[in-house]
Amino acid sequence: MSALNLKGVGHAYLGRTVLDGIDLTISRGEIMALVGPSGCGKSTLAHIAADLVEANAGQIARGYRRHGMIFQEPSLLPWATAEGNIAFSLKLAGVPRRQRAARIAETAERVALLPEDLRKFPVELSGGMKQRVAIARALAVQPDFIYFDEPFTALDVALRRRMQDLVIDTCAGGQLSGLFITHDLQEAARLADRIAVLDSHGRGVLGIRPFPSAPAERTDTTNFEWVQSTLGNDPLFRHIHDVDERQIT
Ligand SMILES: Nc1ncnc2c1ncn2[C@@H]1O[C@H](COP(=O)(O)OP(=O)(O)OP(=O)(O)O)[C@@H](O)[C@H]1O
Repeated sequence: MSALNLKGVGHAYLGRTVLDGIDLTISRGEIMALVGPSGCGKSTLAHIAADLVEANAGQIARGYRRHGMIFQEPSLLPWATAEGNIAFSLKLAGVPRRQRAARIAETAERVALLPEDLRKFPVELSGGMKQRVAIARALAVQPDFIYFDEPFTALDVALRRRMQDLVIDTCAGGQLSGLFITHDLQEAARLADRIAVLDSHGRGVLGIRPFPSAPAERTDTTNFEWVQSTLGNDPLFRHIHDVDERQIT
């Protein structure tokens, strides 16, 4: 069974159709990038797939055990410390109290959060630190699938790259699958195994392209060349830049 299988998924907000006839399959161990013009329904699709929003049509089959979510906004609980935020997600996931401290320490180390960072409240943390906490919170529950919704868009270039490296390392073992929404083809080329393009009006997946090798094996040069050649030669990707979001909403 695949990690995620969407068939004929459709959705409308207040009677306005935003998604229609979406078919998408993500294999186990695969990261699928999802791109498309602004407002075409990418976040809605991720929310439906993650069971946060109920689709109006279609079938969703989830072959994963447990998912995590990382959004552009870290959305931390303001009244809890970084540690408390991670602990809260562990509690929700049913992880016994006696195991939580070890899980927090282990995931904090993976995202390079120091013990003193863990004692701080969100208001005391920089944007990058908050996002690390959000990533740690998602990883701590040991998901086998992660929904990424433009998680690094607000970060500066250096931090963004470090966070991307973290995703590449985390996914390299093949134990994790995910859907990675991004506006940035270069980011997709760094992280994903395949890339899907959503129609500007959410009327189907226009096409899917595989990347030539596993993310950890690709270099900046090969990624850059892929983006240049794709933008120049592949009509599928021209679509993203040709659409003005005002035509959609
Ligand atoms: N809760 C909601 N109620 C009503 N309309 C909504 C709601 N959420 C999203 N929409 C509308 O649905 C459409 C798709 O929105 P969505 O956020 O899924 O697109 P997106 O492709 O993720 O956009 P972006 O790339 O700009 O983040 C947009 O027209 C948006 O205005």
